[in-house]
Amino acid sequence: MAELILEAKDAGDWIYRGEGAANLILSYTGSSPRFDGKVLRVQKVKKNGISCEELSSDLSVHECLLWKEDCDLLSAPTREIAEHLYVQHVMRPLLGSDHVDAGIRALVSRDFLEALAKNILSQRPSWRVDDADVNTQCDYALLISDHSVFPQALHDGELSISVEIKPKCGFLPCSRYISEEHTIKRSMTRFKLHQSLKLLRKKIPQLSQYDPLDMFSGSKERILKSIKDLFSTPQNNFRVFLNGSLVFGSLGGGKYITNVHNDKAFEDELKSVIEADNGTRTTCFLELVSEAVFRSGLLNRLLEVQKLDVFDIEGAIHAYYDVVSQPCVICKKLGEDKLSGRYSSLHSLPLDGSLKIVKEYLIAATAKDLSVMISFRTREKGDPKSPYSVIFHESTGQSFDYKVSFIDLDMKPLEKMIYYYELDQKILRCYTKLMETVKPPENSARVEEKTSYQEKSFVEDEEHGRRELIGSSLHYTEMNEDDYLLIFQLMPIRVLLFAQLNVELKMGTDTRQSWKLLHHMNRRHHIMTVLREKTLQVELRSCDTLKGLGNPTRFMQNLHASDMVSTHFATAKPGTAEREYICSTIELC
Ligand SMILES: O=P(O)(O)O[C@@H]1[C@@H](OP(=O)(O)O)[C@H](OP(=O)(O)O)[C@H](O)[C@H](OP(=O)(O)O)[C@H]1OP(=O)(O)O
Ligand SMILES: Nc1ncnc2c1ncn2[C@@H]1O[C@H](COP(=O)(O)OP(=O)(O)OP(=O)(O)O)[C@@H](O)[C@H]1O
Repeated sequence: MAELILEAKDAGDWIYRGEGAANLILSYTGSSPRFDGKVLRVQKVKKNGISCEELSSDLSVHECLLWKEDCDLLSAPTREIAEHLYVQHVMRPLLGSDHVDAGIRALVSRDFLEALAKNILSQRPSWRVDDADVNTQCDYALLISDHSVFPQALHDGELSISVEIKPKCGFLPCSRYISEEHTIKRSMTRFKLHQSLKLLRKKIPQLSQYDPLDMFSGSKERILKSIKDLFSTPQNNFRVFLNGSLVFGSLGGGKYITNVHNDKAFEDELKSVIEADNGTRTTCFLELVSEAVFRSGLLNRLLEVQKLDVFDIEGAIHAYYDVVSQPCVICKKLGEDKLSGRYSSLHSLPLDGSLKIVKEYLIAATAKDLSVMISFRTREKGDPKSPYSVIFHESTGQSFDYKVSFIDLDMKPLEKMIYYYELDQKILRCYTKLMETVKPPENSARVEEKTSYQEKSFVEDEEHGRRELIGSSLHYTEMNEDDYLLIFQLMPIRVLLFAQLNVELKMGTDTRQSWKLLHHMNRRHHIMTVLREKTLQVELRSCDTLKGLGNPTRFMQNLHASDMVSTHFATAKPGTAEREYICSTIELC
């Protein structure tokens, strides 16, 4: 095949599809058959600070050491080519050649990239524009199959619907190198832990309900739950495309607030694909997706690759310092003796042992960050010809062809190991600090007992508990708005409600009055707050008792979307409906 070259005159044929932190994706709108059904993946360059790609245009000496057994990588004249070979020769065999398209390189002129950058500027999310530009220094871009459609689908007028799932890390680490103060890592996923830091940094507006452990569980029910959770809080982990156009989720990731996320609009979009009654199509679609995840079994394969990270970053970082032949900064910081301390077994490994740990850590990092695309198209009854797997969807009586592909299999630069370690520390610091802040005071063992993680009611009529909670409230008043927001999102409902009252306190409401209200409401069982397996649930025992609250339906809706209550309130401005709702609650007292 003659080498593909894209020049300035071609730029108008490519339109914005989406982007991640490192690449822009464009769809083809021209008429050349060689680009049909393809997307173009173009590298970006950070505007401020040094992106890892910028560190060097070739593999570093130590990266060459790392990938020496994957010889093809070393022969690559540039980092871009090495990265392409990494997908072909490292990730593809691990994940299955049927599910990975490494793409082909197309030569791109600087004029092409400049024209492209200009054309798509207005469609890119502004925070992505602030963060990075098209890298006009690149010679190549990648032409990859457009996984959101079936080949030829657009020509035949056939519809295809696809979901993109970024499942993140699906296992709990059990490395012995995880420090004691980070034990939480053994019982809560990195994804969940990371949410609090993201919330604090305002990268997300609310906590995700998604738990990767459900997605990777292998259980049909839990997979369905995870898909529903993703649908409720898609962040950058869930998108839906109809014939390649986004119909649910947010483009470009990031702030994740999008007008596309509208349940009614989505239900309407599904009309052309799902033959079911109004109001039931979304459920049918989510069932279809979870069935495909379950049947394909591909997440099991992905999980195995993720589990190449055996030592966790708290272990692998020590191997990293040996690979780059530098004194171990972490041992120094922790006051550990490199040769006789806690990490001596890692530091006494031969170089090949250290290389293996780091290499596998980086492969696992790719596997923890990739996305899965699943595309569906309806299959006509009795059509035996399709080369794709088929799912029969019982509730609609429809059959669907489906295919599953992995995207975004980028090689992670060796230099990123330090960043990984630091980010891990930050995530844990943020989470631990938060938990310490909201922990009831030492002498409140009885309160603690009543609110253990399984299933407990919020408040019972006990003077003791009440006083203790009031005590801790004084502590909360020292916190700023971000801290409140975090508490609202993270804490069991007992603290959640209490924290709301605290914010009222900050705004001038008397603590005792606030407390009395809560106490009064709970004692009379007007509301009952329950924590079930980390899910906040609020039940209203009797609507009659809510008369004083203005609009009971609204009140109930707000409470039922329990995490919304916190978000609304935490961000509520004086004069807004949310604020009024809280105030009317307070007035009841
Ligand atoms: O560290 P994480 O888990 O936040 O993952 C980063 C992703 O953030 P996420 O949490 O998925 O929103 C991040 O995604 P967003 O930019 O947030 O959409 C990138 O995928 C980043 O990879 P790279 O720097 O482009 O190679 C990812 O970095 P890696 O850790 O995969 O290197
Ligand atoms: N082959 C493909 N077919 C269809 N859509 C794609 C394809 N590759 C990427 N996309 C879309 O473009 C988006 C960005 O692509 P990609 O994930 O490769 O970018 P990235 O910068 O490498 O991401 P990250 O932030 O994870 O590093 C994806 O989220 C997906 O919606």
